[in-house]
Amino acid sequence: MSAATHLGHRAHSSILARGFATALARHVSRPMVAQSIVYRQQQWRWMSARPADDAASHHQHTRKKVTLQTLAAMHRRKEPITMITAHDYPSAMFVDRAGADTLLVGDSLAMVALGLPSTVSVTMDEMLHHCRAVARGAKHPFLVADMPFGSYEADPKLAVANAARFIKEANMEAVKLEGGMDMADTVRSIVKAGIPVLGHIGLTPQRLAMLGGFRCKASLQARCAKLLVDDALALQDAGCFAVVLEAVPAPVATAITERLSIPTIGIGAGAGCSGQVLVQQDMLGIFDRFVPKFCKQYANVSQVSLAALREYCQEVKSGAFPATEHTYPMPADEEAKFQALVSDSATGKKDD
Ligand SMILES: Nc1nc(=O)c2c([nH]1)NC[C@@H]1CN(c3ccc(C(=O)N[C@@H](CCC(=O)O)C(=O)O)cc3)CN21
Ligand SMILES: CC(C)C(=O)C(=O)O
Repeated sequence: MSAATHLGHRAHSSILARGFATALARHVSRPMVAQSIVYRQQQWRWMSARPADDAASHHQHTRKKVTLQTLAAMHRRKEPITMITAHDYPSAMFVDRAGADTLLVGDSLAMVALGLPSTVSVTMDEMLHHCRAVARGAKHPFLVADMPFGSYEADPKLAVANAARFIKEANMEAVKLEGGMDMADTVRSIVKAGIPVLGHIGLTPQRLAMLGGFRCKASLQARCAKLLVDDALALQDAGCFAVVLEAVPAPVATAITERLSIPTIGIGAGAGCSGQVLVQQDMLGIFDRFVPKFCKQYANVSQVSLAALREYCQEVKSGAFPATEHTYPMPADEEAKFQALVSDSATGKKDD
């Protein structure tokens, strides 16, 4: 724990004196490492913000931005590529600080962040809104945005226009879209426009109505599995920089990975892929509607959040919160003057 953490609440009055706006401006413009030094020297802290732990912030400061070239190099070295989803500023910050190579603003946000029954109804504008927040929170991972259902299928021109919006309006670096051979021409057009594309085959949740459930047909029939190999090759040929394989049997995913010169990113596709992706709310135990078979829960954040929120409610009811340290002190003489002022003009109450 750093020295600044111990300063606690004594610092409140100086924070007020220095001004909220100044503190905030410094907070956003200074690198994390420099901030910790400032905290130590001046022995105060801004609001309730605590400095990030020094080792982690130093790593963040020296870490290089991940690019397409970085990913290609990792693939050549056979270093597994990590991808985690995020949909807002804090979840993006976590992905960045965890050191993930790539970040996906998946349309699964329709379900995990918006409470919709599936991914099909999320719109371009909603995706852009989330992407903008994510881009503010993640500076190092390579940023990929999911093209929502209906934003790219009708024709390649529409697809290019919508893909460009993610780059121009939301600071994303690449787009993902669902489909194989059927989408190859569309992929080609987007790549030709200078926008990297991540393919997505296997379980394609946007086609829920056709699939009749969250299930990949390749897991049931050899013929469907063979078609996936052709899809992956078509996507590679069209210029995808990588392909997501979702809910694909491991031997099929391995066979695809071996045949491609671009990386495969698996989700429920086994250890034979070049990288892995999971939905953050699933792995943290935040999403409560279902846990996909392929998801490993690395934490139970729901439990921690719920316990804290319940404790707060109990403490407000009991009067334990807020305590003196959560209030703003006033100089004693000013408070006395204030009391005199309000008692002089104590005519506010009406006589009924
Ligand atoms: N929270 C969340 N996580 C995801 O991984 C995710 C989404 N949402 N939304 C979009 C798609 C849908 N996904 C899903 C959803 C459910 C299963 C699942 O539980 N499948 C069952 C079989 C279901 C069936 O037979 O109909 C399984 O056992 O794998 C898998 C992937 C993956 N994506
Ligand atoms: C599950 C991943 C690959 C995804 O497409 C999403 O998060 O929407």
